[in-house]
Amino acid sequence: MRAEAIFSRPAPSVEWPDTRSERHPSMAKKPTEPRKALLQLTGVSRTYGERQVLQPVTLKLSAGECVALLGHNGSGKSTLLRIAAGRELPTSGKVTFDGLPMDEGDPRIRARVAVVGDTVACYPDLSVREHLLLVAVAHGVADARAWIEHVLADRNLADRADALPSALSSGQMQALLLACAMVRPRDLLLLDEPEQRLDPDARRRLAELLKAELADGVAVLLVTHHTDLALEVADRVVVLEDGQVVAKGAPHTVLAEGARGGVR
Ligand SMILES: Nc1ncnc2c1ncn2[C@@H]1O[C@H](COP(=O)(O)OP(=O)(O)OP(=O)(O)O)[C@@H](O)[C@H]1O
Repeated sequence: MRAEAIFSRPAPSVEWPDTRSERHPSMAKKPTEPRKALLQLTGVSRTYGERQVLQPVTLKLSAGECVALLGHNGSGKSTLLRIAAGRELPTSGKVTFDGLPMDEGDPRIRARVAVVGDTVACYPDLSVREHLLLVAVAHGVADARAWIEHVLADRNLADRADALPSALSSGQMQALLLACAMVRPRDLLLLDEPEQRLDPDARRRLAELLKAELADGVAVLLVTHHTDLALEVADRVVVLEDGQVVAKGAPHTVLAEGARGGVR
């Protein structure tokens, strides 16, 4: 189907909220069973060639819960996130989303899982607004154009809406990737260092966004180097070192132990 045909597809009219970091009415979460496990990783490991970069990890993430993955460069965080997203197969173990085998190609999963990964993929000839329109329309979002204006304002991108990716600053590009995740329905958000390249104000708004997501029942798996962000939004942290979980638990407890020299 041609892009113009997609963009001109009629959508039913809905009212959207005026306030920032609100969700589109059609994405408002129905009451979910509290603590229902959405994402389940069981004994997941990864080996590249001879090198085991991830020792078996077991992790459960429920609706409305945030787990932050922390650890040094090369400790295996992004590998674990890609496996959790179904973008990469584990060497051993399994991943399920709401009871389904995790597979990025499964439309039932794609409709409910938003990923901001560690690679930037965008169309050089589509503007910021057109990227958001593409995502929103592909996910059947009603009143997509109006909703996009709201998201553009929320991510501080309104004055760059007509810019091409090549004309964005690195922080604006990161804001676009986040906006692409916000503009569509989601029950699970998988984020790889979303704070990267954001200025302090944008980072504060990211924390507010994540808290709003959690309050709305979205499950969030967050790879971050920013311990303040983990302390602010995460219910639990998991610390990796050389592919192995070396600490996990409540953020304040784990990070206080880290500060005493156990886990950095
Ligand atoms: N496709 C690949 N082939 C071979 N080795 C890989 C591949 N992808 C990652 N690795 C290695 O796996 C290890 C874990 O990488 P990963 O990107 O998961 O770390 P990370 O904790 O996310 O690091 P960072 O904080 O720097 O983003 C690293 O030693 C990396 O070099």
